[in-house]
Parts: sequence; C-alpha cells; structure tokens
Amino acid sequence: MNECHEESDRASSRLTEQGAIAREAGRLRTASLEQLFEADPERATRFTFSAAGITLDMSKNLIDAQALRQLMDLASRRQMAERIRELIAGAPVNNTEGRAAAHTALRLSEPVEFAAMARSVSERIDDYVRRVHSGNRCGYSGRPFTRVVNIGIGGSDLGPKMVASALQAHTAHLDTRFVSNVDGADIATALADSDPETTLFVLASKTFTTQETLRNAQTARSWLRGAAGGRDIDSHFVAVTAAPERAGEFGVAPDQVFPMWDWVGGRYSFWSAIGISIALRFGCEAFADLRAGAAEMDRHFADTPLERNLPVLMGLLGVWYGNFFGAQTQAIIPYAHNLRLLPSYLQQLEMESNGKSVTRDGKPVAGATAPVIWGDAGTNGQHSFHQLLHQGTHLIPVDFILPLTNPASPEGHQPLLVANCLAQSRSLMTGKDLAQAKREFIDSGCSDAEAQALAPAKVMPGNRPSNLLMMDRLTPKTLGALIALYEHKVYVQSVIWDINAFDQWGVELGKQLCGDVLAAMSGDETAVFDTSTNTAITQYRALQSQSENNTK
Ligand SMILES: O=P(O)(O)OC[C@H]1O[C@](O)(CO)[C@@H](O)[C@@H]1O
Repeated sequence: MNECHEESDRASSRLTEQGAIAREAGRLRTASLEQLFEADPERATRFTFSAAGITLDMSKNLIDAQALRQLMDLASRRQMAERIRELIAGAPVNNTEGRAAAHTALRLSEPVEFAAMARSVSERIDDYVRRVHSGNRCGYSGRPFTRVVNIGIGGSDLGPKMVASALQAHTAHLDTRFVSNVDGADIATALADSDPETTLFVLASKTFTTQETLRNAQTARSWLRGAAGGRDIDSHFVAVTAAPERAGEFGVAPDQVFPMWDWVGGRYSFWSAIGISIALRFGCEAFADLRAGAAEMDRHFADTPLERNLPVLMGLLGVWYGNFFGAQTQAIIPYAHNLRLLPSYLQQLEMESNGKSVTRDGKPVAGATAPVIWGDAGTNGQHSFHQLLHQGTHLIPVDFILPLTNPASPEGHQPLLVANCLAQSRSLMTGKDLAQAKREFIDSGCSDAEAQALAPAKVMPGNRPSNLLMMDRLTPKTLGALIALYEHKVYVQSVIWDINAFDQWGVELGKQLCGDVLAAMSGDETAVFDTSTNTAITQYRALQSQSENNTK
C-alpha cells in the first residue's frame, strides 16, 4: 500500500471510531445524571475504582457502561497496554529527543540499568541528609543548618515546593524556602529572614543553564560571601543537575553535586535528587515513602486491565470531555489547604507535557489536546470561581481531591471541609430547576409574577461532571500515589492523541529571544524588533538612565 493510501485509511478509520464515540457523547450530553443514578442503584459502586490508597469515584460523570466501552476500544486500538509496557521498560518514548522517560525507575526497581543509577544517588542523598541533620555538615561558622533555600524553576521548583506544602503537618527537620522567579523580589524575600550562617542553598537545575536559576544562585552566593567575610562558604551549596561539569564551573564542590539524568524529564523529576529539599526537610524516610506510594501506583498502572486502571480511566475521561464535549479547561480543586499548590504543579505536568499540536510523526493533531488546567483549594474557590462552575456557559470537568481525615486539623474543621466538598460535587450534578427557583422567590415574599421573572437567575443546569478522588489521609505515600496517578493519566492522553508528552520545544523561542532583547536593552543602538518591542525597550532605557543619573 502506498503512503497516500495508508494515510487516508488511517484518517477514515479515525473518523469512524470518533463517529462512534461522538454518537455516545451525543446521547449522554442530554442525559440526566440523577436519572442515571436512579436507574442503576449500583452506579456508584460500578464506577468507583481504587489503587494505592486512592479511590476514584467517577460516577458523577456523563458516562455509562456503553460509552466507557467505546473509550476502552479506542484505548485498545491505540495499543495502550503495549505503550504502557514501553514506558515502564524505559523505551525511548521521547522520540524528538531520542530518549526514555524513565521516571518510574526512580520508584520501581526496573528497568535495572536506570534503577541502579537512581539507587546509588539515593544512597548518597540519604548519607548527606543524615549528616546535615546530625550537624556533621554545617555552615561556615560551625553552626548547623536550619534552613534550606531551593533555587530552581519549573520542574526544579514546583514539585519539591508542592510536596513541602502538602506535607506541612509532618515533623520538619529543617525549614524550607523556594526561590524560582528572576524578579529579585523573590530571592530578596527568602533572604530577608534567613541567617547566612545556617542557610543551605540547593541549586536545582537539570541543565544548569537556566538563566533565572543561575542569576538567583549568583545573588545567593554574593549574599553569603558578604556575610562570611572571607570564610569558606562551599558547604552552603548543593547542586542537583544532569550537567555536573557546569555545577563544578559555578564552584559547587564535587561531593555536593548530586546527579540526575537526561532520561528524567524536568516535570517528572522530584523523585530524583531534585527532591533533596524534601528529604532535608522531612527526612529520608518520608522521601522514601513518597516514592513507595508512587511505585504502588506504577505497578497498578503496569499490571491492571485497562477497564479498572485508574490512570487509564482518568485519561479517557479527559479525552471524552475535551474531544467530544468541547471542554477546554479542567479544574483541580483539592479540599485540603495543604494541597493548594497542586493545581499549579499539575499545570506544568499536564500543559507542558500535552500542550502540543503535532503528532509524534509531525502531522497536525486531529483535535484538541491538553486542556487549560486551573484551580485552587476548596473551600476558598467556592467564594470566587465556583459561581461560574455552577451557572457559567462552559462545561468544566472538575477533579475534587479529598483526604477524608486530617489528624492535624482542629476540632470541628474536617467535617465541615468534607461536607463542603461532597455538597459541591452533588450540587454540580443535581443543579436547581425552574420550579424550585420560583418557589424560593415566592417563599421570600415575591409575587407570582415577580418570582416568574426572577427565577431563571437561580436556575442551575446541573449535570456538570466531576471526579471525586479520595484518600483516608494525606501522607507521603498517598501523595506519591496521587502524583503518579496524574503523571500516568497525562501519558495515557498522549497515547490517545499520538503526541510526545516528554519534550517542550515551545518554551525555547522565548528563551532565545530573551538573550537578544537583553543585549538590545543594554546597547545604544535602535532595537531591531517590531515597533511594540522597540518602544518598550526605548522606554526602559530612558528610565534606566534617569535612575542612574539620580543616584550619581
Ligand atoms: O531544571 P532546569 O534545566 O533549570 O529547567 C527548568 C524548567 O525549564 C523548562 O525546561 C521549561 O522552561 C522545564 O521543562 C524545566 O522543568
């Protein structure tokens, strides 16, 4: 068969398969979720699945067994089981960079060659962290370290920062701060209440070329040098990188450089040495438990039939809403204050991984790929954006994440938190009809005519889909499992869309241009960009020389 025929056969088989799923979506678009529950008393059980301490109740989705079968068929046609095997086996799934995405090897003992590298670094980390905790490794004045400032951005920041916040209730050996932004306000804030004698800096950068991180690292070093008055500050700097030679050039002592490898993507990296600030703060056992929870989810992903496989189910639901219901965004609403950074962590994980427009072989994708990920902690969101979830014009699937208990919570708080979460997912589903809305206006003293006119404002259409992801408690293990679940969900979707989830070429152009703009900003010649950029540069230069003149 020639290439042209193959291409058109592929296209027509996609159209047929999408036609079948689109028909199911058309049928369920007008279905009533409440009626689906009434028609099937087993619905909640039928659509609830558990693994690694996480329970996914997906019964409040616009889905039924027939539609799910179609989605499962789609997954099978995309050889999902084989693709999962490839990922876990360390095959070069990142085709544009010709390498594996073997983050699971940081948690599992396979594939052996990757897992062995991970183990040897993890042993070095354990040894180093224990020496810091015992006071054996200390600052230039001999005082033990009390604070870690992690300097990194993107995957070298969001993961450790999210975990530090999520496990806040855990005993902390050291205090942590995270500096990512090149805006000097970020590092200035972190340094303002830090004691140079007892502050340890972790320079986290896979490439060790990221401008923001290097600028912040230089500022941290100048700050320390200023305070140390000639004493040796080497013990204050740890580097985590896949380019140890660059960390060496920066001046980090070789025994304080912890390697990672090109087979670990930045946004999948906090399980590697990038997570050293987690171990420094909560201890090596907590860091190991985090990985153990993820490993449990990895094994579930690798070994469970697609029909009961949590990441597969969640991935397919995302495809269902994004490609067949036109949903453009996905809300993440953790009902746990300590998980408030999860939405921004997932923004990088999902949007940098699957925000792509071409397939693995360079063809335009057939439809929408990653949705816009957003959200905030419940109950805060209820008093801001939930209005739009309930009555706005967009269909927005929601993931409610709910640790059922929290021993650290003062009396009376947790029941209220849980009740709010369940009430939100239920009210998104049931909505409020016109008759009820009208009754409420009449009960509040309106005439029938007034109530008739005002009632539509109170109508809530309902049938708005949500997942409920529950765990008994938020622990290092359940957190690890939850993050691995989302990582694998992202992979499942990339397989369905036939895109590479592990590159991020879209971020490169801005980085390159920044160098050119920076050069133009410090030069005297007219900038050579568009008039908008040129004007802003001229304005910057004028203000800059004005402030230089003022300080003379
Ligand atoms: O760890 P590095 O190399 O400093 O990169 C930081 C981040 O920058 C990115 O390359 C995107 O700009 C992310 O993928 C990565 O997590």
